[in-house]
Amino acid sequence: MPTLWIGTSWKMTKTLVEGRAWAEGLRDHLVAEHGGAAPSGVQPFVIPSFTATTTVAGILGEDSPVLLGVQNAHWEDAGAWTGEVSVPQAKDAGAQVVEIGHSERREHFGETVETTRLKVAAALRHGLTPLLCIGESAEVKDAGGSSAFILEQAAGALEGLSPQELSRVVIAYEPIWAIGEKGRPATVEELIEPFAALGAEYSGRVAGLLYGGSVNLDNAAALLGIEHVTGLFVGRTAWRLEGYLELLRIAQAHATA
Ligand SMILES: O=C[C@H](O)COP(=O)(O)O
Repeated sequence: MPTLWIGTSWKMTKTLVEGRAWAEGLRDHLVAEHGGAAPSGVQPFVIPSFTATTTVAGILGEDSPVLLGVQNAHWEDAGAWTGEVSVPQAKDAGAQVVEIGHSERREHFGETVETTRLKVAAALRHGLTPLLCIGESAEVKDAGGSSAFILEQAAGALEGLSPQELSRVVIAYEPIWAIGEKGRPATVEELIEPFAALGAEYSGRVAGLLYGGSVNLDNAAALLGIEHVTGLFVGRTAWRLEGYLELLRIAQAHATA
């Protein structure tokens, strides 16, 4: 059984006070229930807003089993890129993971296959884990093109990587039609084919193949049971600490069954 990655992006939510309470609660839970380690068979990760990165890093501490990420980073190491944050800056703030290519960034902020490729390379160059998000629209799905579309997004972003570099990448399949308030939860049946396609190409070659999009406490166990799925990337359900802790319990039960 591969390690199950269970993580959340806070997207553009939480004040510092709210973020601090969430991170302290997670840290205290892991100390109380797991001796400060991760739940068996689970790799927890949290991706706050940039403003909370150092606060969360300080709360979790250097030896934390929880990986810390940023929601985006530029491909250049430094320079005149107003409003951007580089991978070395993210690393300096305590990040170990860089989220790349979320559909919200592709839709609203001009992320392209080319920029995802540059950002994956930048993360790898500085020793961080690229968390590459891919996913198709409802239109592509309705036309029967889901698997081809996501394989093309992934191939474009991962082009030219050595097997060793590829083994450090985590892929999150997040169909756009299943994400957020406007999305609807995917059924297990709908996810079998895309994960079969991703698994045939990437299973065992990357660090993780995650699912994201309206994950909740009722569907998490079934989603983890889909062949080739090795984790969940969660928004709303995990923004409440109790929801995230319950997802960790579900994953641990799955990993140790
Ligand atoms: O980054 C997380 C995904 O976009 C899923 O968000 P959601 O769980 O709120 O649908």
